Amino acid sequence: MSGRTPSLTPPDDAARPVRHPEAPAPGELLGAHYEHCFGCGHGQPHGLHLEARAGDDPDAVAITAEFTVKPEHQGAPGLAHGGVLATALDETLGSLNWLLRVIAVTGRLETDFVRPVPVGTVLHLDAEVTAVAGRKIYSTATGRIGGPDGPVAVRADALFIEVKVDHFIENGRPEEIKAAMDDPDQVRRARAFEVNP
Ligand SMILES: CCCCCCCCCCCC(=O)SCCNC(=O)CCNC(=O)[C@H](O)C(C)(C)COP(=O)(O)OP(=O)(O)OC[C@H]1O[C@@H](n2cnc3c(N)ncnc32)[C@H](O)[C@@H]1OP(=O)(O)O
Repeated sequence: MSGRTPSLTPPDDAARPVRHPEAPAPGELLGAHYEHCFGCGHGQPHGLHLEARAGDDPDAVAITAEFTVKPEHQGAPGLAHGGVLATALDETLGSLNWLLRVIAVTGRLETDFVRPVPVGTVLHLDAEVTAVAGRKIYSTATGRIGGPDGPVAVRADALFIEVKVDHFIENGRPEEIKAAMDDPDQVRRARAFEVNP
């Protein structure tokens, strides 16, 4: 068990997170935010193919997700690579933005690796936004093995920072940006988030 860095503690005047009125309904499966995302995209053969759902409690900004550890995700023989597990946590935490309907990127991710996770395991993830302060979104996640109520194998606290679509347009490699901008579905998804007041 480790202590958290101060930047992961919300300020006293932070706001309680609120689900956006047009957020996916409780239990609804969220689609991939980008086909080629290593975490959730269907176009990445070795990706995590993580599947996230809006949490059941309508009063919480929460997500559940599942990730099955494949042989291509190994670090040590027969065990998931720690960086892959951190990716699963990051992706699940990033999915919370669907419920807030903001675009945000990971600024900080602090991870505890509590138990080894064998290949073939389904990692059951839960993530929740704990507070919002301006552009800063504070969140926490756990990953359990052996079932949704099994022992915690990994956990993380994170700080996401809200950004505009321009963050990606200005920083992404031009060919992928162009391909994304040429895809009407991708543009529609991005714009829907950007108009969030
Ligand atoms: C179309 C749909 C697509 C949707 C796409 C969604 C993709 C999700 C994918 C999963 C998630 C990821 O992996 S995202 C990929 C990994 N992350 C990244 O690539 C981010 C790289 N970093 C950056 O681009 C930048 O550092 C930002 C955007 C995070 C922050 O830069 P900035 O916008 O200039 O903001 P800045 O003024 O520095 O900081 C704002 C406030 O946040 C605090 N802050 C900033 N960074 C940190 C930090 N690391 N640790 C603590 N605190 C921090 C500052 O102290 C400040 O607090 P105060 O002074 O206001 O109090």
